[in-house]
Amino acid sequence: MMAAPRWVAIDGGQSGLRLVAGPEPASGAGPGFSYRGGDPVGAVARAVRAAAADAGLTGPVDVACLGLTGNPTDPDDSQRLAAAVGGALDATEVRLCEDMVTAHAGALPSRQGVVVAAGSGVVCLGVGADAAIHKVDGGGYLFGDVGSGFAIGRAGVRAVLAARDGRGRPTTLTARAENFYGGVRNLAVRLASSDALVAEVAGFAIDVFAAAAHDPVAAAIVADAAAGLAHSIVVTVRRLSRTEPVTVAYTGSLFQAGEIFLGPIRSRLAEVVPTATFVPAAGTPLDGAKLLAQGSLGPYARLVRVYRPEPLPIVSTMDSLPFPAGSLVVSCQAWYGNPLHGPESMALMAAAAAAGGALGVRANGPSDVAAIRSTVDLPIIGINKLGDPGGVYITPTVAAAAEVVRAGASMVAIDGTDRPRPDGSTLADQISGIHNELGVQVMADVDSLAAGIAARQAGADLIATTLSGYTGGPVPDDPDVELVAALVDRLDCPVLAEGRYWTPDQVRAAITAGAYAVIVGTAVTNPMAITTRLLKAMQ
Ligand SMILES: CC(=O)N[C@H](C=O)[C@@H](O)[C@H](O)[C@H](O)COP(=O)(O)O
Repeated sequence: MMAAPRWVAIDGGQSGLRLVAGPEPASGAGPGFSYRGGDPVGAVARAVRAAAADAGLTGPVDVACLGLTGNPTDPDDSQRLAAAVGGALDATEVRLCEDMVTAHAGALPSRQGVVVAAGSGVVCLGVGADAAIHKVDGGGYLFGDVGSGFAIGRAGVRAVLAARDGRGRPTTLTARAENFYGGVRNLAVRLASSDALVAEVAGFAIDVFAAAAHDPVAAAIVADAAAGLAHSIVVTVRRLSRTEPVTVAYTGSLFQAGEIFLGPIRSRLAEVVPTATFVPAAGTPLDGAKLLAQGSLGPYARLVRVYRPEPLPIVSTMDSLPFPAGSLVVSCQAWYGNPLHGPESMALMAAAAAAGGALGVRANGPSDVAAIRSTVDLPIIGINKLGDPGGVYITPTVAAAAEVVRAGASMVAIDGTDRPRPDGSTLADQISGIHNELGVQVMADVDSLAAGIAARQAGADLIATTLSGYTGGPVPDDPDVELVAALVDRLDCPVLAEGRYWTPDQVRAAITAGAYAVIVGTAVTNPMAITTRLLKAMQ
């Protein structure tokens, strides 16, 4: 008998991510994520990994279905997300959709009708018998989400501000806002500049509902929101059918307010679209993701992106490196203050190095990497120097690595020392993040034998001596060839010699010590430093 397919269902958004799996039941939770700035794909992948670990999930999965708030619309991001999730769960097939789709599938077992999902935002999704899809609102807190928790909270705050400066009637919401926000002085400015604006405003909706039973200002706000949301539902129902019966299922935290909110919506629907029945959702968005992971997509096919990500090959053998053993790799970097700083000059430097016989380039930052990528046909070791040069600043995060990989780097080099990392992650986390999310090899720049061994144990594919002499004490004049020899002696992966190589004798010594390749920067690509060095010798 064939084993039942293994599936994973995920519901995720800003406040958290939940995972269930089967047929052997397992469940876990991960942190929330946001699509603002940073590396949202990485954030989702990390949350999925955390939830999978929490659920004790190991081994391959046949289908994973994810319903996400703000699922990426850009096809490249979506594909990257599918690859990252596929890698994190060892999944053969990844199904990605907005959580309104999983909400619909969970709420209406018949897969037909309207689902209104209301929390801090609002969306109505109608699915017809002919699989026609109608989405109404879901326009976000700035331009849409009529009748949402955010809209109710914002109306409450507005009423408080109006009462305060005499434009509006006194309201008990003022005392509630004092309590909820810890004072109302400068409240508008404080909220407008908050990173958690939506959650902080929507949170006040609970007070507005609580006050509505006896406060006419709050009651008017709730009535207005119910009318606005009822209108969106009416529009969705009418788009499905003006004559046939339509089931409208409601789901989401806003409906926990109960009859004070449900009552006026129900009455309005009975009046305007008597063919509609208004019922609580049969199940949650996570239940919907479960159904879509286990069964066919049916009417949701157009709303779900299905990927079968290729497994990302990560191998650490000599053969798999993009440049051969014995290569000279030239580091083309010019820091601020160097007249050659900038992508155009770095691309010319790379072209000159290529013409001279270099078989690889090391470059810093997405602009330089992109310019070099479009100029020479050599593998690029990408780095992304960010933050404090006194600490971990060579490609300090997965997001920093993602920028240079997207710009065309063939692999990335990162700080491989045991110093604290700016985002609190471990070296092993960062390396596995880069492997799983970006699918490229990782070179760890280390400062000692111990760091080299630890970095290899943490999953680095190559080790380089780049940071020897730069993590404390005076910087020596000569390269650390002894470290190359010691690393070669102890490691089962390629070791690269880098840092302060200036002469033919020195690069030969590194190769003799067993270096797979030598990376030279300043001595080739920094005429400013070369001039100063020669001048110093003349004095
Ligand atoms: C310590 C540090 O930040 N090293 C940097 C790493 O990318 C670069 O500044 C170096 O130029 C590069 O390692 C090549 O070394 P050298 O320029 O000495 O040949």
